[in-house]
Amino acid sequence: MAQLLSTSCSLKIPSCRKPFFQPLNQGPIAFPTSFTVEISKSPVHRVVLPGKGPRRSCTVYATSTPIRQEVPTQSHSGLHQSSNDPAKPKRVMVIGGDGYCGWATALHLSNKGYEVAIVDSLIRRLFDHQLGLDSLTPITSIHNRLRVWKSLTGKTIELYIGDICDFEFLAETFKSFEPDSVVHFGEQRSAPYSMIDRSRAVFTQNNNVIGTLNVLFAIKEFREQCHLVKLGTMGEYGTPNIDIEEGYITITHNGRTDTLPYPKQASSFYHLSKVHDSHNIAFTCKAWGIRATDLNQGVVYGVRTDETAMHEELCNRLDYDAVFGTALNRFCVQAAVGHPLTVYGKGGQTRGYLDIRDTVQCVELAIANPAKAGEFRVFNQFTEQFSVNQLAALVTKAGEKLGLDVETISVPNPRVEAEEHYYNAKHTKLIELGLKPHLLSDSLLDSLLNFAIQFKDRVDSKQIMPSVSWKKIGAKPKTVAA
Ligand SMILES: O=c1ccn([C@@H]2O[C@H](COP(=O)(O)OP(=O)(O)O[C@H]3O[C@H](CS(=O)(=O)O)[C@@H](O)[C@H](O)[C@H]3O)[C@@H](O)[C@H]2O)c(=O)[nH]1
Repeated sequence: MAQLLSTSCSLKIPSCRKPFFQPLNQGPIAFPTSFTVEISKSPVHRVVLPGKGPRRSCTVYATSTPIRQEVPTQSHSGLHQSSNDPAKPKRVMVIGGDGYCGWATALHLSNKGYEVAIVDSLIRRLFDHQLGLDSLTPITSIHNRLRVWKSLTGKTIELYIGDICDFEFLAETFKSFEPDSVVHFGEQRSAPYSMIDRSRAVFTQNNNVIGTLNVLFAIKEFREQCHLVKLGTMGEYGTPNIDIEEGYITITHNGRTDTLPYPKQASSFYHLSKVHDSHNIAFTCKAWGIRATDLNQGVVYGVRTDETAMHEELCNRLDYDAVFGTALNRFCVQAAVGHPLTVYGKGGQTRGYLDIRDTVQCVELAIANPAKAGEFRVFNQFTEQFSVNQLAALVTKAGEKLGLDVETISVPNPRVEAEEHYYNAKHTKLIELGLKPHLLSDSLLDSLLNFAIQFKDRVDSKQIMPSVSWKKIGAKPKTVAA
């Protein structure tokens, strides 16, 4: 038991907000709206409840104290809204809000007037340390990022550092923040990472599938009207020889017709983890009435958004290495440092792509137009299709305009995937909701290339060639990179 200091303070909690303390080893206690807390040095504190009678004190454990340490005030609670009061700002929890898409999204939503909390374990930064990788762009700590955001805009983003696979932690964040929407980016998102070795494959599926299951249980237990906006992937569909629909396909078989989930053919343990997530979410929508949107996102490119461009300490990460870097971002960095563009195999691999400015727009549209209770909505989130060869040609042309001599090589494909195939995926639902796409233009390529040139001294060329093989993965722990 922690040693209690003499310090104590009286708290008044607005009646519509529950205190963020959890009684330790005790059953639920109906907390009054004012009580005294004896503060200890550890996260374990003693709460003294007013009045007489049994259980007038209990020990509490502050597992998920928001970074903003002050006690919630009346005005903060005034911003709190229930899902049926559209006039008030909505409360959005961004899980994975320190990552590439999550950081840009958290700032965008905060800028648009949403009350935002970031939940993140910071494990993405640990992967870099473990594999000897680094973002092309220097990024500052999450704490600095949020301080700078507050000083520039006056807006507070709450921060909960922890692992959503730890349900007690996640439960506390839900009880404390009371989200109206949860945007879930908090997954291990690299296909090559999941194919390094057995332990990375197991980690990816455990982290992603259990994390999402916990989010579903947290919504059911604590916030049943909360809308789950889950980042899925276009890679769930694979590359079938027919058009890809948005989530569902109507099939007539032996004279009977039904609309069924579109077949899934993922091609890495990472992409498979998203398939498993989709099944769990679909089931809980049916069984418990959860409202959910699965955003099957394509490959994201770009680095700047309106918000991350506001200050150098808000700068987003940009990965160019063979584990976390995605195709177009990698090609721009390769062109900037004079490395040949690394087309894997024949280069006919075609995928849906989108600008990171459209990622943040799509998430905002999904939140503003929530799924109905019990509905499992699927949106294909990309704006244009390109083959890898087409991307290489575009970067070559844009590089030449900037005086760069850009070469392309065919690298033996480290993945198991079709290198020439049919690809035609629908992506109309987000456009119908109002998405105004930023299509890949010469000016975007120029600015991405210039960005890469600006930071080219930070590039470690040893991280460019792929070193993870889909066929050679084994049980033996492997250290990739230099
Ligand atoms: O240097 C490279 C890098 C990639 N590729 C090829 O480009 C295609 C896309 O690869 P990628 O590394 O850009 O993207 P991927 O591994 O599919 O994963 C990324 O894009 C996915 C969307 S999608 O591809 O499944 O639609 C997201 O889910 C993931 O989180 C994100 O890391 C693949 O055919 C790959 O073989 C190359 O030819 N050369």
